[in-house]
Amino acid sequence: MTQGRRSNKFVKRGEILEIRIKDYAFGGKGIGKIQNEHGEFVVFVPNTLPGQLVKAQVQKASKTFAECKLLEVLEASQNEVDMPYQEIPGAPYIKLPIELQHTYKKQSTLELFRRIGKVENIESYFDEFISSPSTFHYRNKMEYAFSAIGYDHEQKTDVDEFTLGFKKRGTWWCGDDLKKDSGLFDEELENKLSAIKAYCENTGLSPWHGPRQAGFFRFFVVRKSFKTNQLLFNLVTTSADLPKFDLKKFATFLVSLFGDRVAGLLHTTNDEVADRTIATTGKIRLVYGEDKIVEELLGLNFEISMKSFFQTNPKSAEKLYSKVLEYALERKDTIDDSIVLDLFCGTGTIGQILASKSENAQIVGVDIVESAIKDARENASRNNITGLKFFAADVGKFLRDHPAYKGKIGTVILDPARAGVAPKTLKKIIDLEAKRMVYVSCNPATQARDIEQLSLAGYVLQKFSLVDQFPHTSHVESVMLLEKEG
Ligand SMILES: C[S@@+](CC[C@H](N)C(=O)[O-])C[C@H]1O[C@@H](n2cnc3c(N)ncnc32)[C@H](O)[C@@H]1O
Repeated sequence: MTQGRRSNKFVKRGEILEIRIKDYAFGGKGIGKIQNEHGEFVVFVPNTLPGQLVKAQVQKASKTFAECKLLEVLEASQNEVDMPYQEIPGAPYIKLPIELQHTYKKQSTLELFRRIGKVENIESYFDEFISSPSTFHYRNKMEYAFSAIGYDHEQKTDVDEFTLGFKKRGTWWCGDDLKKDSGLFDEELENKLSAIKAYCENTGLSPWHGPRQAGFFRFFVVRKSFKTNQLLFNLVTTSADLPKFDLKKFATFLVSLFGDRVAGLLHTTNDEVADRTIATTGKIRLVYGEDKIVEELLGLNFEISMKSFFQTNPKSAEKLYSKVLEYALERKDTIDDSIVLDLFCGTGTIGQILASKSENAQIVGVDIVESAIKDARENASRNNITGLKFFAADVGKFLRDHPAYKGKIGTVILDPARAGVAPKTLKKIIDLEAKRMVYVSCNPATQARDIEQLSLAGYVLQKFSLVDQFPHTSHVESVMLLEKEG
């Protein structure tokens, strides 16, 4: 559609609307409605909730509905309560009581499975909604961005300033200082982030300027271990001014702030334009201490490096994994003395926990990230778990190259990334003819799509649970058990 041209009788692209949110759709999309003499028109505004009056800009408009970007919440919903935390775009629902968040998540996910997954009587398959053990301060990783453009909230305008925190909601170029605890990550770290910003600003070196694609400081990434309470830091900068910045001195400064909580400091060079903390061509090197931290899940120890995927809410991940184990171990005959595939295995957590609870299972883990597979192998040997094999490969290519697994698999565990399983890969997984599948998903929208294909291929949904891994966001994790008919 051409910018500004109307394709309907209600709104046009670029238009700024003030609209009351009436309902909640999957993925945190608030639903507003416009009525005029032509009828009713639906407007979706992400990260909003029923009762709020919001200012939003139309991004896409069709004949029947429009997708908008949230610019500002003008009036809170009557369900919102005050919180002692700094509001950040990453926690749009923090003021909503957690029970109501659960209700919205559950209802919208069930609706999605009904509509996209085409599962009738979806309620009858619902097992349980699992809450996060901690409602606040549950995250074990946070990425803070430096920016040379800030935002004056009173004047409502961009300003030139050194910021360290998160991008302002709805912009990619504007930063907002995190001045205190956001309620999501480590309280001490976030309350001291201003001191870290001041240290960096006092060097006279520049923060990243998005539109100009220039500057020295880019990101400050922190991983936390709940087991040891330690913090692992990664400072991401460009390379040109690096000789002017004393990394060792910065490490000493971090130790002066956090003492023996500091596990280590890494430095990453990223001269690429893309706003990423791990550059494809850049270097990551250890400046101080250790380059990994250890986390414990269900009694096993996992060493995690900066690059590897690791569940962001480890206490809730224990609950998620327990549910995976419960579903998988219900039919021990498809686990013990059998081959179990742990596809998209990351650092091999699920496979290792399953191996520790089964007899003689041969567990094969596959993940595309080599460093995750390296961590998986090291973790298995540290935990003295045998009978596991790990492969660094694309799942689709791995199954193509290992046709011998066909017809020999008792259970497949699937835990793909947000994009879900690629259609060709899903076909190869179906061709394995496994008796059972435990499908974990951090994006029920793609899982719903895959469920339709799996059910056409004879996999029948037995039950599913939802896990609130990310309180105060629209995200929800789902665990499904499917069994092959016949
Ligand atoms: C949600 S994580 C699952 C991690 C793991 N099950 C856990 O609980 O720690 C998804 C994983 O899929 C991997 N991945 C993404 N695309 C892939 C592909 N095409 N083939 C293999 N692994 C892939 C990612 O590297 C990531 O580790």
